Amino acid sequence: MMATETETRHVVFDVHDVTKVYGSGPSEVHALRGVTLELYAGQISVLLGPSGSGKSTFLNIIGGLDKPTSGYVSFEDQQLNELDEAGLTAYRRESVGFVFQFYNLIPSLTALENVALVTEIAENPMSPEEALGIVNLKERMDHFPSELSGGEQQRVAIARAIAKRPRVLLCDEPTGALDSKTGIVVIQALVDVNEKLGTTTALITHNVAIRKIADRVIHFRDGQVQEIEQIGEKIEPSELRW
Ligand SMILES: Nc1ncnc2c1ncn2[C@@H]1O[C@H](COP(=O)(O)OP(=O)(O)OP(=O)(O)O)[C@@H](O)[C@H]1O
Repeated sequence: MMATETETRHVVFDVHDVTKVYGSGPSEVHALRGVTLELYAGQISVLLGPSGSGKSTFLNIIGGLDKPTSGYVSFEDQQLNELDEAGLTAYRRESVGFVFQFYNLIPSLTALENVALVTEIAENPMSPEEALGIVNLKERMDHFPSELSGGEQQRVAIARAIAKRPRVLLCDEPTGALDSKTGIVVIQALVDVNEKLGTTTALITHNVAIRKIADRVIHFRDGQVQEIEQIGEKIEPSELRW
């Protein structure tokens, strides 16, 4: 069945009239200028827009890494605005997986050990082997980051992000440092995670081709949502070309 905007969906994030101002006086930057948006359970949303349009600021706010200047964000039935630093830390630790452009793996630990660092402190984690299996890297789990390609390292980072079974996965330019062939393998890993675990996923990219794997595309411009595009027929990552 094709998803439509009017269909009743479980709202994971309810973002209402969010603004973000960095700095003050003449150096003031209005990074977000009234963003109102819902993100739905189990969907992949791709965030597109020119550099400086507010995508990372938006992702950081819904991920509890930053706070809005005004407006509110709720995650499920929790108001993120009402959380203090300890509450936000608990929210990030329990509910959010982050994937960034750079992988931030610990060089002296194997792929398995990098993932295990997270599973050791999470409440209901999967095993590191299972997490690496979902991103199709089980056979390389005893390798060190320096022995892995960029795409493989990014897949370890994805395994690390999902091993605690987060409700949401937030990805800021996960393929930004990769060539197209490797980037497609990483996108495949994110789609596999979404299909196998139902993780609600938001993905920032500069690559318009990638939008075709999404359920919805959120177009940012000048700190606002310019357009929300519903993708009727998603394509497989293997069909992507750029
Ligand atoms: N910590 C900060 N202090 C001051 N200004 C900031 C800060 N973070 C972001 N900005 C500014 O806010 C605006 C929005 O930035 P943001 O990183 O959200 O955009 P973006 O769409 O993610 O851009 P890009 O695609 O280049 O990553 C930019 O003008 C940026 O310079």
